[in-house]
Amino acid sequence: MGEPGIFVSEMFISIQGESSFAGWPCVFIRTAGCNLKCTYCDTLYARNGGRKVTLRNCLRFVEDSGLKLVEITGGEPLLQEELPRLVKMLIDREYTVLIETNGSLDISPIPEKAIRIMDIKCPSSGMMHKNDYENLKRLHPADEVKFVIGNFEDYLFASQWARRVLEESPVRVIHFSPVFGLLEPSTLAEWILKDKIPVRLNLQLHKYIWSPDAKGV
Ligand SMILES: C[S@@+](CC[C@H](N)C(=O)[O-])C[C@H]1O[C@@H](n2cnc3c(N)ncnc32)[C@H](O)[C@@H]1O
Ligand SMILES: Nc1nc2[nH]cc(C(=O)O)c2c(=O)[nH]1
Ligand code: SF4
Ligand SMILES: [Mg+2]
Repeated sequence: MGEPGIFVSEMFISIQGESSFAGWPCVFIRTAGCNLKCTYCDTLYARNGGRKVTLRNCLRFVEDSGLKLVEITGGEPLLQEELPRLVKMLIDREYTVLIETNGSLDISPIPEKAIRIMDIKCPSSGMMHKNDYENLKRLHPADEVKFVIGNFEDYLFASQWARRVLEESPVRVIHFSPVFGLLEPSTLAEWILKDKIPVRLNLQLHKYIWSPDAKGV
């Protein structure tokens, strides 16, 4: 028992590399543990290990950063029982809180004012069967949906689902992101432009600023 906490792989400050918030200085909390194993995952190290950090110490790290933008990612943040409590603590202190989640778990426990950045997993991830499409009804207008695309089959899947997201959820921002090092951004750009599909091409900015394998950025 003891003080409430979450399992953390790393905490760091960086330039936000993804989503509509790309480019902003951001403080990151990366939780440890994941219920999926995507073929392309660039953060497999966060699936194992981790240390328990009290909510109080998470908050202290965020406060000491001097930044107002916080991202909680993983691993899979929704596996942490105390996540909603941590998010509420941050929201109550007027932080902008982004939660990156894999789309396989019920997102409703996340406090309303947080911004969910939810993946819908495509075929080449090997994890498509884990998508919980009920989450489409649980999204809020400020949330964002992301498809990580490794090949043309993924693109066709993502473009069909992007239309359904726009029809069945209040979300208006949809990202298409190429699997880094596998699908050329220019190829994905061509497909998007040919179909004139209303999505944003999302490149992982931090992998262009620093080494693509660097941890803690
Ligand atoms: C590491 S995951 C952590 C959060 C959560 N588990 C999820 O999958 O959304 C953060 C984001 O990075 C994306 N990602 C992981 N590996 C990637 C890669 N090699 N290229 C592009 N995006 C990647 C994931 O799809 C997800 O959108
Ligand atoms: N700079 C930076 N931006 C990010 N945005 C989402 C990330 C993630 O791993 O979820 C990430 C990350 O790992 N680094
Ligand atoms: S769900 Fe996220 S953290 Fe887990 S394996 Fe997939 S990309 Fe990696
Ligand atoms: Mg990352």
